[in-house]
Amino acid sequence: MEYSPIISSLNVVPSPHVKNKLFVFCIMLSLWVYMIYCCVGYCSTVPSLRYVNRHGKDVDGVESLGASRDLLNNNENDLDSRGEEWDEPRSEAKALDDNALSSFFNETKKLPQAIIIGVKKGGTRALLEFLRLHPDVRAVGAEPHFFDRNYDKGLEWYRDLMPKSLEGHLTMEKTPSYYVTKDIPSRIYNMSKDTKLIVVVRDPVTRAISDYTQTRSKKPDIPSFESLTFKNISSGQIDTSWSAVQIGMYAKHLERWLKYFPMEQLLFVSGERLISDPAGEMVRVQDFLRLKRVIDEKYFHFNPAKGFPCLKRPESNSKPHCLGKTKGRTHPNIDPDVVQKLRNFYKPFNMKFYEMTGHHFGWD
Ligand SMILES: Nc1ncnc2c1ncn2[C@@H]1O[C@H](COP(=O)(O)OS(=O)(=O)O)[C@@H](OP(=O)(O)O)[C@H]1O
Repeated sequence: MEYSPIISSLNVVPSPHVKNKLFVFCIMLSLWVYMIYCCVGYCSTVPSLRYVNRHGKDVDGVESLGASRDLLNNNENDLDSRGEEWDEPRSEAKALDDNALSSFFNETKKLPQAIIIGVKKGGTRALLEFLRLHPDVRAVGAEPHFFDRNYDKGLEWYRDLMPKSLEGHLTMEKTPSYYVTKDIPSRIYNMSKDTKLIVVVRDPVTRAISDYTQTRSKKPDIPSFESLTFKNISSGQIDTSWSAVQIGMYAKHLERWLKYFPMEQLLFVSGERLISDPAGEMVRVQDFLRLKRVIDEKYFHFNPAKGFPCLKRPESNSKPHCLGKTKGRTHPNIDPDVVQKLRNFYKPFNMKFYEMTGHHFGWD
């Protein structure tokens, strides 16, 4: 019988027992090589069903969530609700890797432990995309609108929308309408009373104008901002039934959340600082979520043409990626008198909000 030159040079003839062991060892070695090969994604011929297409939309049905509503009531199926990606090639490649890795490591889908609940036009997309670069965060890109529009579908439906994750990963989603919708605090509480809640807030006057700008971009014929702001222009009474106005009464909405959650479970992120000092604001967010401080100044590059921070991956030489055209729209000029009236209207709500949160946001 012939064996390897090493064995023969040693003049050792293996016993049948050793031969069996060698045989098992070879099989194990091939299996390990194959598994490592799969881990890097090469043995996966079928792409993951949940991946983000080149336009940054989740492709597995999330896009169809939420019916379109009256644009004037600002309940529209926002473009943003379908999600947006900063780095397209990364998303597809990552999805393939994720698929192979998840079966290898037995990843599971978890209900979110943290949710960005608002506010609309506060900067929620930017925050979610910043967080998605964190290695311990798994977040769904599209807005699930589970607690407001899809609650009857049940928690298993919701869980199934979430990306797969490992023990120790934090699962997240963002749906900005939650903060101002009546039944949501109790519904989230019933899912888990430990859910961490993040609210990105912005000067309510600028927020209202941003909200209006978005609506007008889809319905150019809507009445002017000035006429929608007042119940009756001559009386100067603000129309609090207009959602663009109502959303900015942050203190009023917060009262509802505090009936279910202690203040320590809510984090208020400044939409203004998310633009002027994203790394600083991310320290607060990562600490609140008990994540390692990974996302720091190395991840941001201020783009003067866009007027916003864009994201870069410190380990790569690729160009920084900015959010899409629907973020950072040019706002129309609004009559300064109307802006002042709105400022006066919001002042007591802002003061109350600063007092409740213990944080002065500097809008007044
Ligand atoms: N980094 C970066 N890039 C682009 N835009 C940024 C960024 N950070 C915050 N913002 C501000 O985010 C505003 C949109 O807020 P949201 O993402 O919460 O909008 S939405 O409710 O999801 O539609 C958007 O509002 P507008 O400027 O009115 O378009 C931006 O001002």
